[in-house]
Amino acid sequence: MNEDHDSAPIDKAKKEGVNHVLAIGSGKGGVGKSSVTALLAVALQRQGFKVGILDADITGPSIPKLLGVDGMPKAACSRLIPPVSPNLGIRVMSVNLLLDDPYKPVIWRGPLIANVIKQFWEDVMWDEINFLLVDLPPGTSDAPLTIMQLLPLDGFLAVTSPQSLSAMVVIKAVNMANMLSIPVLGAVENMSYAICPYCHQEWELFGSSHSEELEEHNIPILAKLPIDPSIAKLGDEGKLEAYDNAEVMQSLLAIATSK
Ligand SMILES: Nc1ncnc2c1ncn2[C@@H]1O[C@H](COP(=O)(O)OP(=O)(O)OP(=O)(O)O)[C@@H](O)[C@H]1O
Repeated sequence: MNEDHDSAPIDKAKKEGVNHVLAIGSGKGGVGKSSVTALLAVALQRQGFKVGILDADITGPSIPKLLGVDGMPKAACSRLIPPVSPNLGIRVMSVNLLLDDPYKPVIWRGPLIANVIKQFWEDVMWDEINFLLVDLPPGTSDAPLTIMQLLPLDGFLAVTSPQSLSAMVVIKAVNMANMLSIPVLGAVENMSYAICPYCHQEWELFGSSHSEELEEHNIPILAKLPIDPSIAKLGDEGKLEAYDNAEVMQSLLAIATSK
């Protein structure tokens, strides 16, 4: 990527071919933000929408791995054609697709990360996309703040887990979105419960939901996803496109399409 890309603000009206730009963020790391982003993309693309994922988690990029996307983006007319997922054709742009070694750490400071995000937005062919999902880095530090300021986001979806610590940090992330006048859709509570394989009862492994705490801050819980070993397994195998829990997929689809 071009490290000298200028740092002028993005022309927010530029992407006429992109209908909705949704950011998926969490306060706390590891709550399943990238998995939820990938599953949301799968749910939408299966429904016939054209979906792209801009992996803005530059130092911890996991979207290509989860969806089995590899190969360098191809250049055409000084723009980049994003590689697509093997079965559904979800377009993905991620820093990991540009590295010759996916295990190489990205040790960049804020301004360089901001420029890369800007290039991912401006220089990648996102033409004719119904939904562009932006997988944000966790937290409320410089990187997510810059991305929220740079990109013309139509909505912010928070991902949390049923732990008070996660709720507290996700409230901070939502407050940041509010301060930047980004419409907050609500939250997905991931890893809400597990289903016992023997008695098929729901089991709240992390304790009960913190939906009340979130709702006190005007953050509705829009979906509760189970801890499902097949999400972890398919993600590890790069086959999250094959996830087939209809209830989960329907609940995610409803979030993006009910606006
Ligand atoms: N509902 C779930 N059931 C089972 N495993 C899950 C679920 N959600 C996520 N995981 C697993 O938890 C791990 C972390 O998920 P993921 O990478 O999506 O989190 P993240 O919040 O994006 O992390 P980071 O903070 O590093 O960006 C992965 O191994 C993923 O497969």
